Amino acid sequence: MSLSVDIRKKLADGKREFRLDVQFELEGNFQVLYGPSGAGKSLTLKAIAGLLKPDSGSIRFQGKTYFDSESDTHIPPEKRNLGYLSQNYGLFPHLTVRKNIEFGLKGLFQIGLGKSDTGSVAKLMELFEIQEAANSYPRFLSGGQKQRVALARALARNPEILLLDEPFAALNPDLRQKMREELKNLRDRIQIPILLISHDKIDSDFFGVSPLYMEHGKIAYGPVGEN
Ligand SMILES: Nc1ncnc2c1ncn2[C@@H]1O[C@H](COP(=O)(O)OP(=O)(O)OP(=O)(O)O)[C@@H](O)[C@H]1O
Repeated sequence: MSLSVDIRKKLADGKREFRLDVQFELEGNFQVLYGPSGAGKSLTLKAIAGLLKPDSGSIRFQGKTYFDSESDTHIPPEKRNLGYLSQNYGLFPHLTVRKNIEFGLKGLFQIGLGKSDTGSVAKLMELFEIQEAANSYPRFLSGGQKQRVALARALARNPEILLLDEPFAALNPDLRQKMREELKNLRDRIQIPILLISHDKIDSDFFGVSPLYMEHGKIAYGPVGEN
């Protein structure tokens, strides 16, 4: 991936103020953004996804400008062609597993799926081994199954990058390790760049990358040899 982030954002909710001031450039297909709770990791990911508009700066991905305050460019999230997984997975409780994934494919305004669409939904359910839960609602799924559905939904649109916000945080320790292994396998199979947020150093160690470390709204250090 070639991702360049250089953004500033001031957030205030009355009593508290938080300043995000983030600069980094990423090459390679997998990176972990790591740091303590409240460091500004989720805000950074949201800005890349287009869900948070920075006050100033720029965000560029694979040569495309997603955000640039100088030229007043702010591409909306649905036009950024990325898969974004929030901390709670964001599944729609009133939609079955199949419908949740179809939503990923077609968005809110679908008017029926074509044959190739139903084929890709079936393939995704197979890839994540959730075919048996196709007609179940999210509340009947385990944490690991929910995460697989969310990943399948994020991949349905054939994104150019996957942004994962603490994908293991909601899982119990056993499942967490299993899902780490699953994600590692997925990474090796799908060849889509992944940027993963974690407050646990284990994640960057597990995936064999030197992380970008963030605290107090800033990148404190980057992969060895960069900054
Ligand atoms: N709208 C807002 N107004 C003021 N402060 C905010 C707002 N949104 C987030 N913050 C603050 O910004 C800081 C960074 O939040 P963020 O969610 O990015 O942290 P994080 O590094 O992802 O932490 P965690 O690992 O706990 O999710 C936090 O202190 C949070 O309280």
